[in-house]
Amino acid sequence: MNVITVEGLSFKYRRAERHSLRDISFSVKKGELVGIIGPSGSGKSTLCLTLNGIIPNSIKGEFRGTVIIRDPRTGEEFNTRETPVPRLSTVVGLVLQNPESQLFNMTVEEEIAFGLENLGLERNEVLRRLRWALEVTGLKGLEREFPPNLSGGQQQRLAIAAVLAMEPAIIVLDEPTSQLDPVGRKEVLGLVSLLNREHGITVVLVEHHTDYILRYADRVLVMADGSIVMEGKPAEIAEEAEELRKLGVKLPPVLEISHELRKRQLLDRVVLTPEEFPSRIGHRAR
Ligand SMILES: Nc1ncnc2c1ncn2[C@@H]1O[C@H](COP(=O)(O)OP(=O)(O)OP(=O)(O)O)[C@@H](O)[C@H]1O
Repeated sequence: MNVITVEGLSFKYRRAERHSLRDISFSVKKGELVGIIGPSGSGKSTLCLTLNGIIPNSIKGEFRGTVIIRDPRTGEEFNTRETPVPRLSTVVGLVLQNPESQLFNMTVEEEIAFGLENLGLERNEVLRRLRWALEVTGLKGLEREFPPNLSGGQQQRLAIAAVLAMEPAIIVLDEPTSQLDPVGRKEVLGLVSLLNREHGITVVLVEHHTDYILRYADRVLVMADGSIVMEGKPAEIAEEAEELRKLGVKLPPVLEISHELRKRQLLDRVVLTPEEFPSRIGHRAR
């Protein structure tokens, strides 16, 4: 079942000279983790903003095509152009790059409960969701903390907790680790994998740490100049190192090394994770 169906999507910001998205079509199936990579300015953030309706409902411009979101739990379909953003937020949650820009309450607890108050939920339901969001994101025990006092990784997990409390079926994350150190990055990406694998949440993840995308994504979309220029499984995308380099996508060391080893006929195929090296090299030598 497709939970996201994008067809012929083009978008130009008001006063911009060029289109930021050009005739984009793709779909995402329930339970998939789809990674989006591409050079700076290729339209990844703009695409994220179209998936929960911020574009074109709040950020206006020249919008063509359709974005249809289906709630897999009820089967209901929403055309983002015709659905208010708060309604879409209960199906598609959006997490942005910079956690600080999303946090404005005095405590962790208030931050998570904030969005729930507008849903008109009963007190018990608010508490149930609050406890669940704290538990899943590993923030239990920090309920009364002042969000700016948390580490970068904790702040981003809090931003994710606030989105999760809305119980979305789909989460879209736009470079959620770009402001984080390696420890924070690991915390956040570990949480994203957990939400996808254990909680069945469909994930669309923009991440410039391509190694993570190659390791965990079911499918990868590569964007350049407002278009999707490549789409495939991580192993297929990994074969296109030359093309990716030309587009300006930074390749992870594991890919650089494995392409080099294959050129020297020390590997039979490109590997996606460092752990695979010993078995593949051994395999060749035997
Ligand atoms: N609010 C805006 N008004 C006008 N043009 C914009 C606006 N936001 C982005 N753009 C332009 O749209 C294009 C795509 O930008 P976008 O931020 O979506 O790319 P990106 O791939 O997410 O880049 P990055 O990796 O640097 O975040 C760029 O040319 C950018 O300058």
